[in-house]
Amino acid sequence: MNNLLDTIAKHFSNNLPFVAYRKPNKSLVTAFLLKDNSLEFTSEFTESGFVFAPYKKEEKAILFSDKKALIISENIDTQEKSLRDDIATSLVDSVRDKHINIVDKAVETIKTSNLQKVVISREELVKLNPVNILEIYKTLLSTYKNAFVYVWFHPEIGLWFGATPETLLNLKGTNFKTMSLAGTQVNINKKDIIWKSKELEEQQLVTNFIETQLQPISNNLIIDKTETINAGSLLHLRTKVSGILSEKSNLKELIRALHPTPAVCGLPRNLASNFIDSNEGYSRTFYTGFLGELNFNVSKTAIRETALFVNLRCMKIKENTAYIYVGGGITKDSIAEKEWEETVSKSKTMKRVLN
Ligand SMILES: C=C(O[C@H]1C=CC=C(C(=O)O)[C@@H]1O)C(=O)O
Repeated sequence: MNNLLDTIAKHFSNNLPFVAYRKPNKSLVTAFLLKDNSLEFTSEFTESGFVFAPYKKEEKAILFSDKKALIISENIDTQEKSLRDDIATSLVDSVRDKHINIVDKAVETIKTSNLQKVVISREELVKLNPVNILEIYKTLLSTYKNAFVYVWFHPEIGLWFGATPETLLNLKGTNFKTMSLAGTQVNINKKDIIWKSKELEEQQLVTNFIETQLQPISNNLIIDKTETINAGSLLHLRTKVSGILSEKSNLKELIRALHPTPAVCGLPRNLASNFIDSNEGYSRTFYTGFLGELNFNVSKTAIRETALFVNLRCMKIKENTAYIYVGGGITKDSIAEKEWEETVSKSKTMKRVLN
């Protein structure tokens, strides 16, 4: 029996806000439990607690203040679960056609305008048997060991789960780390992984953007070598980036410089964002936003830490329906059918843990 998991289940049945999360490759699960339903927001990112921020910076970021929450932590060692791959993907043709049409339109726009890359996403609905949030969260913990795995709830906002492979930002004192993550292929356990130029270029665009954005507000910027990483049954290209925040700069500027990266929006940012707004046809809300510890005193030492993750491979659950969010980066070389299949593969990250 896990006290922490039982406590969050009880909190959920009492309809009270909470979050439980585990950082990549760790066993410590931390939960913030709120005593009432009042909603608090942050716009300056100077408070401390847990932040849940939407994709659009004009929409409000929700703060679970550490002053108002009961915070508990527990090591939860889960047996690694092997991934089910026999997931039914019976989607109606109209869902596929709609996605393919938007991707085709994006490729056309890229070829005939200054737009270089745009991330096109969709919302997929899955009907569920009555949900047991503990079972879903436990399965996520044991299935995605190297992801940031969370369950977040507020009665006025909803219930969200995710297992994201992407760090937005880690800031300790003035030292920060971030990453450029893009390019996807299904992991078929091949020894020699070959990336096509489409994926390599797509990811390079993200790295270049991050470098350009961070240069004016940081010192000692270090861009590591690009590597392949595992995210469930998918592989991605990742380049780690680190640096020191310059004296004149602050966390808000760092967040605004990075979010939304071309891994979730596109390039140039304003053109990509306009294309998304006019064409996706649904509201992303918290998908491709970010979440995590904000100026949080993790180890009860003097140093506060910010550890934010991009809200990918996630879903919202409402009245026995899961709303799964998936997207992919489109460049001039994208093939719509392949981009569709990529979103189908990404949707399995969440479908796999549902009953
Ligand atoms: C937008 C998503 O993934 C991003 C992160 C990694 C790889 C991506 C890609 O290959 O397109 C996306 O940029 C998503 O999973 O919904």
